[in-house]
Amino acid sequence: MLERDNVDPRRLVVMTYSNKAAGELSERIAKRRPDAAAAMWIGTFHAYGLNLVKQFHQALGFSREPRLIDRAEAIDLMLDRVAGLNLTHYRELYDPTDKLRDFLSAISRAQDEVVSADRYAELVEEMRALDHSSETQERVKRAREVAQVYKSYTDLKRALERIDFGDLVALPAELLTRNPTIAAQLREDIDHVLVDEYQDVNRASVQLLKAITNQGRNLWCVGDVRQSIYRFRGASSLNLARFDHGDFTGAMRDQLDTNYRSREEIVEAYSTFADGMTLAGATSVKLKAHRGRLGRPPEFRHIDGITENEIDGVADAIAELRAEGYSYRDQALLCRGNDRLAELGRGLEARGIPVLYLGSVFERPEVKDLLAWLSLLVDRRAMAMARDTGIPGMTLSLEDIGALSDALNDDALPPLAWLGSGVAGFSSDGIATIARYSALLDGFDARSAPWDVLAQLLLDRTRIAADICSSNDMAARAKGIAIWQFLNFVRAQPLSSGNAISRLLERIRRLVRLSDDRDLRHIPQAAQGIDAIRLMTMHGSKGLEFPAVHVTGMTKGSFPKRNPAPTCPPPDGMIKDAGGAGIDFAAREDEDELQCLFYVALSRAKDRLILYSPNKDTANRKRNPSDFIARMGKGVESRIVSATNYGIDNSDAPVAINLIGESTYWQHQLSVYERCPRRFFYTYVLNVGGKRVTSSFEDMHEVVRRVITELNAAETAIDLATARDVFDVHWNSSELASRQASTAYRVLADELVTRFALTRAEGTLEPGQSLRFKVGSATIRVNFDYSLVDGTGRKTLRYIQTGHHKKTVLTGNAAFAPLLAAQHAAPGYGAELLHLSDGIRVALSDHAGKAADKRAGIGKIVDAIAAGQFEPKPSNRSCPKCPAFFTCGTVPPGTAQKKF
Ligand SMILES: Nc1ncnc2c1ncn2[C@@H]1O[C@H](COP(=O)(O)OP(=O)(O)OP(=O)(O)O)[C@@H](O)[C@H]1O
Repeated sequence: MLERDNVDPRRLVVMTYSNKAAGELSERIAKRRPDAAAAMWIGTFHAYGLNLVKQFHQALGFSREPRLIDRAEAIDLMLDRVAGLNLTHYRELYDPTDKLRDFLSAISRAQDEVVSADRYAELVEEMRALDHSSETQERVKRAREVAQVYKSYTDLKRALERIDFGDLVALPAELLTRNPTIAAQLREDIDHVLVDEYQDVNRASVQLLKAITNQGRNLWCVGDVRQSIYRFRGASSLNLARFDHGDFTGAMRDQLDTNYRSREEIVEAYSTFADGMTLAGATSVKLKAHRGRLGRPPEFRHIDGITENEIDGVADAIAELRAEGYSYRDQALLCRGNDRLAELGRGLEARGIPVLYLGSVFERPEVKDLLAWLSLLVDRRAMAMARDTGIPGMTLSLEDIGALSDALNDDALPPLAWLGSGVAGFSSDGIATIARYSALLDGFDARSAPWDVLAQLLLDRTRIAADICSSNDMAARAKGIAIWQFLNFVRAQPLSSGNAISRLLERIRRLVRLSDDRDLRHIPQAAQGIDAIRLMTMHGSKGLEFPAVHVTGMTKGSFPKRNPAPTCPPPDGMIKDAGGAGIDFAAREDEDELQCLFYVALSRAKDRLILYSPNKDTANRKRNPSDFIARMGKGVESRIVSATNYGIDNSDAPVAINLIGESTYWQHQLSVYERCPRRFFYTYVLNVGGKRVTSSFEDMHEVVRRVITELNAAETAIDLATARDVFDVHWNSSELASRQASTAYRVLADELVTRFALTRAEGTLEPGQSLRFKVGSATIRVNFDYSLVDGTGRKTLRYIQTGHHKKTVLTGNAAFAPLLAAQHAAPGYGAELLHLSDGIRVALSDHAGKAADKRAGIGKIVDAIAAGQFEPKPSNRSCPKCPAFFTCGTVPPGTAQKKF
């Protein structure tokens, strides 16, 4: 257009969906025509929308430019709101963050489909009227609650003049459709609109395009339906199918027939796979490979061994390719998920192969060290001192950490108080270390600005930055990149009141929990030249190309592996043209997306393509290759390969521990061990409490727990009125009483206390009992809240949990401790778990047949504690909620002493 038709670049709008694709477009245009690239508008749909929102904020009904919020902020906004909505299905009472995330995803999908809160509610009612099956009615009840939250969220955003990501396209699309004058005014400045990656568009973007192009005049789009991998963001291959059948009447469609990237062997393999894809709008792929044949087929290496050996196999192949002339930077390793990618990255590094991979910035040890130090300024228990940063002279021994934790048990001490006063029982090394921390943190406190603290720690008060800059080592450079990304993140924090360090730490927890830290994983342009293997997810590889591509994890059952069904599926009829039930559509989309992901991965390779899968699982059972391998056709060379044994041992070394005397454990301690042995270590062995901001929901449960404790301690039976009086006293003295939305929480708490009081009146009440039983030389204790004798004389010990019932409650061993305790110390009594939030009871006595196994399981936990086995069990959902989130890492040297 620029060269042949001499189009004025200022009158061109070039749009795409992701930042990465926009960056790529702008770079490529700039290479050929820097002047034109600077003059035309190139960016994402969202960036274009943001400009429109700013320009037309008054027409959109805002008094000023609205502020853009991300998901973490949206959840903050909504937390108190949901307490006041009378939700039953989606009310995850203990902590609703995860549920809110699902709600917001469902709402964002509705926005992408240009379905308003009111329309959403209508669709739900239509669904109710049309299908009376119990399954649909169940979905209706849930979807109604989403509709309720959608409405409340929309109103709140309006009232506060905030917009979210989905609004960026949806609001302008709606405005331009409603107000043709504004649309015409915009069109005066535009001659052509070009869209790349059209398969990623959603309904809102189509509506926007229609308005700014006058129903498609001078609109040019490029897309590949097989690369539609943003379905979770509302992209749908249906939009591409509808391009010339419904959306833009009279549009012309052409098909590319030459592939300039890949060798013929590779084009053949992915074209064969593509022919088997079941996608709306997909036509057969007949691509001519411009670069011809290489004489080397794509390979599938079925590695003889387990997952760890798969990394050995990849390491071998990387070395082979290097010997053939492919540098590290020519090679990319792709896999499905970020967790596996992190393992592969560590695994390759351990085998001496440089990798360019950041992973989650907040999980990088060098960033965690900084966060740990920052947390010392706000955490009076100084939990982060239990982290070994590996920086000489900055690590306390386990013995000194024990002494510090004893000294800090006093809640009244402010943060950093331990730096000034001497700590009793410290070693001379410990005293010297504390003196270094005094110098390190001198002049900072809880009110300091995080960026100032970090900049000084890195540049002035340690040699961290200097050492990174003077090193050529790949690992040091990766550290430098991670710290750079982190500092940029710290600089750009949303404004709000309160202490900035605590806010930053809390925000990081939330971002990780929501997996919204993805943007921080991109490697900056300046680092792209480094000679190291590129590691990325299949998603992240979109739009890129490499001479050699390795794809791991091609095992049946792991890839393709269906994602769990969405908790809030779209109501039937919400997705235009989808047909059938929304929930079935969601399942079909998921299946399509996995095929697309694989197609994207394969089509990144220019010359060499090698896929891998181990042939055994850890229990030595046979594992078959993914069905996708056969679907690539006969051109793929498939064989079993024995990989080099690099002798990498990943097991965590045990911690030296000295348990004093015979041990007694509480049941909840064993539960913590089962969920994460490392968390048990920090919490109960080292006793480092650590500060964590709790949600109002959690605080509400805490108040209820206090009421229950007081009622349990009473000698006599307590009637409902008295229980409520006790509740009043606790509520009024709690901090929650003075918070916003306190009434809503009070109503919830009152329900729980009432339920508790009523269940106590179901028979003749006996006081609670603290029972114990022995496993080997250890004693296990269980505190029952109360026991009851019913009309038939049956006696039941009750164990109360204030949260609601989860299906997983009976997995593991510790959950059966009440049963074992009752069997041993209170024969004749049954044991029952009672969940106050939903009133669900679980009769543990019904599971008496499992008692012997569970007892043996508890025995193993007790032995593992004595043997110092405290390996972490990382998880994106639970780690950010753990007090030790910023501490967890290498355990300091020394021996931990503990009397349980
Ligand atoms: N006409 C051409 N002649 C020679 N090489 C070309 C030509 N067009 C594209 N290429 C090269 O082919 C490769 C793929 O092109 P490009 O990245 O534009 O593809 P694409 O359609 O965006 O692919 P995908 O969407 O799969 O990432 C690039 O290396 C590019 O330089």
